[in-house]
Amino acid sequence: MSIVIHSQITAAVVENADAPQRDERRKALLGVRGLRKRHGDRLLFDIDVLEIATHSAYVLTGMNGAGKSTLLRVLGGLERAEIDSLRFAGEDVLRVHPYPRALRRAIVYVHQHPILFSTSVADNIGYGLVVRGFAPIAVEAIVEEAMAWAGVAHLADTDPAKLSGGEKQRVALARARVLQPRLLLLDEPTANLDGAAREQVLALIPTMVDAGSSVVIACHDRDLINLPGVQRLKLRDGHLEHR
Ligand SMILES: Nc1ncnc2c1ncn2[C@@H]1O[C@H](COP(=O)(O)OP(=O)(O)OP(=O)(O)O)[C@@H](O)[C@H]1O
Repeated sequence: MSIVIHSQITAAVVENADAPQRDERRKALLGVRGLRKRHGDRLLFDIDVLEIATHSAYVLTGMNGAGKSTLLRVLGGLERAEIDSLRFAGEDVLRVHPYPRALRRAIVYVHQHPILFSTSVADNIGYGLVVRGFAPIAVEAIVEEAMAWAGVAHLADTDPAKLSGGEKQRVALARARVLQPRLLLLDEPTANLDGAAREQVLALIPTMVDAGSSVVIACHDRDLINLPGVQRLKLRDGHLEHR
């Protein structure tokens, strides 16, 4: 009995001892205030506050046309918007246009229909590392690990044009992962996938958070929305609800 009590106390102490570390890990990563996107006269959304914590996963839901993809593309620097203030990793990012280099390195957007170069799977995954000046031997090792992670090692030399939709999505995730993004923006990663292909993509997403990224996933997929530990954001009538 005393052993049980002792182990319970120990467990509680261990948990408390871990608490500051956990809090430390969940610091604010991205904080945006006053984010407005217009298409001509149409105000697509007007977001007061968007906050993303480190090492956290979010789903972004909303009706078709609510602006989910647009919001991810704005955060990824692929579209312009009006932004009153933006903090990233504790720093004020004053000049959002042009999109700051630090954000470009730290935030990676993965398109619903990834565009892959007509080279090989391995070259596609390593491309960003080559651009960032990694030595070929390092690129090879990182790409090999990423292909194993994504379950595409057997496709290393394949022309991406010959891949299925699920394989393409996994290659795109591996290509993003090797860049070790602080924030990963996934646009409907499981749309148009079913069966094993969908399950394989679903299984990769939590491991990206484990590896240190925060992830925001625009989706309608119930299984993604219900993944344990995932926080919910919803675009509704041009406003963002944190749920
Ligand atoms: N360049 C543009 N000019 C005008 N309107 C645009 C432009 N790009 C997107 N839109 C409109 O903005 C709205 C939001 O589009 P977006 O793709 O962000 O929505 P979504 O929530 O991702 O939708 P879905 O769930 O269908 O993918 C849509 O009504 C779309 O037609």
